[in-house]
Amino acid sequence: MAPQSSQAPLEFGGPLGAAVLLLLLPATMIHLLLVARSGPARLLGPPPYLPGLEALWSPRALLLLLGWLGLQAALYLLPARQVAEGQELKDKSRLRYPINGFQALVLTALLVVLGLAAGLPLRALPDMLLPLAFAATLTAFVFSLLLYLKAQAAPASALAPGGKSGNPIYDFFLGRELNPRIYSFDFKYFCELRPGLIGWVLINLALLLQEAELRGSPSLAMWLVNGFQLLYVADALWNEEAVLTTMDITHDGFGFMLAFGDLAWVPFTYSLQAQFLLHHPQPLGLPMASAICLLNAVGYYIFRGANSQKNTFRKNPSDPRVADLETIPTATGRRLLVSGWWGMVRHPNYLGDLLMALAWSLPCGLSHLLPYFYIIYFTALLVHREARDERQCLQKYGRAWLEYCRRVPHRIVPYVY
Ligand SMILES: NC(=O)C1=CN([C@@H]2O[C@H](COP(=O)(O)OP(=O)(O)OC[C@H]3O[C@@H](n4cnc5c(N)ncnc54)[C@H](OP(=O)(O)O)[C@@H]3O)[C@@H](O)[C@H]2O)C=CC1
Ligand SMILES: CC(C)CCC[C@@H](C)[C@H]1CC=C2C3=C(CC[C@@]21C)[C@@]1(C)CC[C@H](O)C[C@@H]1CC3
Repeated sequence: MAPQSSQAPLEFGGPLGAAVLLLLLPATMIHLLLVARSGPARLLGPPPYLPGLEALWSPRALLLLLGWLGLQAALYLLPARQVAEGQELKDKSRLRYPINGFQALVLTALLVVLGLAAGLPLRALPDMLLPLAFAATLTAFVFSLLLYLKAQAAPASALAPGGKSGNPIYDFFLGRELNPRIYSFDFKYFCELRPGLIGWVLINLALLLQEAELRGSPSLAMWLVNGFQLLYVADALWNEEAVLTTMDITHDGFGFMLAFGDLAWVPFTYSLQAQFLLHHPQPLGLPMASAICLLNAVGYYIFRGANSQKNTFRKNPSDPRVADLETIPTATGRRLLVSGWWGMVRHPNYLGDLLMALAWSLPCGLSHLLPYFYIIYFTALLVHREARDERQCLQKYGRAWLEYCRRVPHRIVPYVY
């Protein structure tokens, strides 16, 4: 099929980049899982061994994973406290989304507590991470293939701007359809927040329980990592509506990148610090722990402050909390904040997120690079994401965006970048 003229510029290095990422991302995840439990725990060295199929493939792990997805899907379908409308689509319609992610987190926590009381062997989970991650990768591949085939029957207006290049590998990777749904069940919205994020805190908890069994009690470092990451996940689910304005929901199709990212990458690589701590206990004194808590609190304050300020402003610019902020008008009728958090740098929320990422790694000490993988990957992801967002904003707002860039010259770190 010839490329269509309305095609957006190719991203991620085009079809070749997409093909490389299709293999590289799962390989990196498996590498991290193997290295985290190995003695030397070298991020850049070879893995301790190459796992055979018998170490990766387990029907029990696949069943567990499918059961987990089924449970989260059932919780998604429960009555919601609120139903939110998404951004306007090309055909001027708006989709509706249930806001019950936090409820799903609380109900999952209740089920876990009941399960633990009934003898659920949650501390056995860390020993199954490898086959579970493999099962999640296979599921993401099959799921993305089904989504790709489903998109063949979708009208052109339902396709994502970047997912109709005509190259099957590129479109499979980026995702063709913007909002694939069966009736009101929205696959992308469901996957973005629930199974992966809640799965991440569950894996962290299982690692904490196993550490308690191994060493008598969880270490202070393990408590901090669990606490910080639980706060991050609970915050995302509490503010679930905010995800409706992210580029993942409004711009990107649902393909392998997000399916794998949501179902496999987030739970199995974002829990890397807790995995590392289980196998490499780190001493952490109270003064250092307090300094790390302060860093996480500052990061969270900036992250939440910036995200809430923008969300409040986008919902209702006359809200008294934002009405006094200075703005730039744009030809679309929307305005851009140019004071408050958004007058400090053009992505203050990324700055807060990066400070928190650092606070999640510091409890793991300075002896290994491995627990710093998250902040290295995350810096690359946010720098790339920021560049994609700038391109989209320049297209949307034209000269007003250039004026914003002139008045707020730094992107993420004041006076540095
Ligand atoms: N942990 C993880 O793996 C990840 C976390 N994140 C986090 O998720 C959150 C959402 O991030 P993301 O979706 O990338 O982007 P943002 O929340 O930063 O949203 C960018 C959008 O905000 C609007 N905007 C930009 N500047 C202004 C301004 N001055 N005034 C008003 N509106 C403005 C524009 O959209 P419009 O004008 O159309 O409203 C722009 O497209 C962030 O906190 C990020 O750190 C993101 C990715 C991965
Ligand atoms: C596999 C690739 C390397 C890329 C995968 C990217 C995804 C893991 C991320 C893309 C955007 C995300 C967002 C979040 C989690 C990670 C993914 C899915 C949040 C839900 C994290 C919590 C925040 O409060 C909101 C974020 C929105 C974007």
